[in-house]
Amino acid sequence: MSSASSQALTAYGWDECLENDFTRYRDAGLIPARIAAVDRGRCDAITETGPLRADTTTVEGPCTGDWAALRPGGRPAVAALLPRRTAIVRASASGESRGQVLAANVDTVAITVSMAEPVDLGRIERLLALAWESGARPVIVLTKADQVAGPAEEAALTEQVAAVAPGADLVSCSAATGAGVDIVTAVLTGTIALIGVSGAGKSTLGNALLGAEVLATGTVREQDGKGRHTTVRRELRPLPGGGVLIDTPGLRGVGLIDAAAGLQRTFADVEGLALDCRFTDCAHDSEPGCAVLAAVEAGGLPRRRLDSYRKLQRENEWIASRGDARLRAERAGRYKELSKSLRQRYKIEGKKR
Ligand SMILES: Nc1nc2c(ncn2[C@@H]2O[C@H](COP(=O)(O)OP(=O)(O)OP(=O)(O)O)[C@@H](O)[C@H]2O)c(=O)[nH]1
Ligand SMILES: [Zn+2]
Repeated sequence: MSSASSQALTAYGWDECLENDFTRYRDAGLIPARIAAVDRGRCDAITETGPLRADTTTVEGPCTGDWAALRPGGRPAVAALLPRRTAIVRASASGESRGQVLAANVDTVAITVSMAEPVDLGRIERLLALAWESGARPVIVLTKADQVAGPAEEAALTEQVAAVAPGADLVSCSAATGAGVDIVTAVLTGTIALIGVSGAGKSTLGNALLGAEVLATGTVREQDGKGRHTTVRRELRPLPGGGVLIDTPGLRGVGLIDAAAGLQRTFADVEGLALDCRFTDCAHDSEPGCAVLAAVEAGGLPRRRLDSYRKLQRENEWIASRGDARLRAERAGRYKELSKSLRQRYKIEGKKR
């Protein structure tokens, strides 16, 4: 660390590697900051000397979790965003082909699933695809263990969920009794994003991790068990034992965008079976020699899982094809813009000193 004051940012995930990458920004008089929450044209930024409001009008698409190079002074402004290590991207609610970044530089995506309601396996698969695609490590956190009839029921639920989550860690807890919270705390590391439908218990779990009633929690409506979307703002807070927590608003119907790799990881079992299909482009529909269909017939692969796989594949491809040319051009363009502006900035700032 170049200065003792950067210690304050360590609690927010700042490390040697980021500091090294930041040298040139420091030399240009910029300071590092982590973006906690974003509004129109402004953001809450955490700096070495505390939080402040900063202008974001000169950078494109800042989001919670981004590391930024900030120009300090009377009117602080974000001069550049550091390259993202990971990004959680969903299809934007408006149905545009452009994705919406929910959080950046997340290390662990905690997919919260309430055990108090019937478990929706398809939704878990969808969130897993989103999580794998982001580049972060997904962990499934089964919440409200106190609402399950007994250990046998909990074991059955856990097994059911584990079967749709190959390669992902799975833990269960009750924020109400505190059972399992210590294990959840140990398994969730680095910058953690809690995702899951409204009412899944994200804020309650967040409070348990924080060891304080910081996040607003909602009362679940009696009739339908759905939450009331009490979380209105994405925020970022350091955890007492290390790590950083991002609490996002409930993701009721998250759409996938450009998530082919995420789907591959999520359905690693199906993808593995598909290697033995006669045709390499087998759609596992009615093709002869389909190893996936054979596994379904033999009872080795649930029909539901194959249907879910195909449905999410189709959805992802549809969005990809709809937005294809435009989206790709946009993305490529934005990357070019970004690196161009960074290079220019470096040169310009470099010449000044
Ligand atoms: N019995 C029990 N209830 C819980 C537990 N965790 C959360 N709840 C309750 O579930 C309801 C919803 O919890 P929240 O933490 O607000 O859910 P959320 O996922 O943050 O919801 P949004 O903010 O709307 O996205 C609240 O009434 C909580 O008290 C638990 O471990 N056991
Ligand atoms: Zn096949």
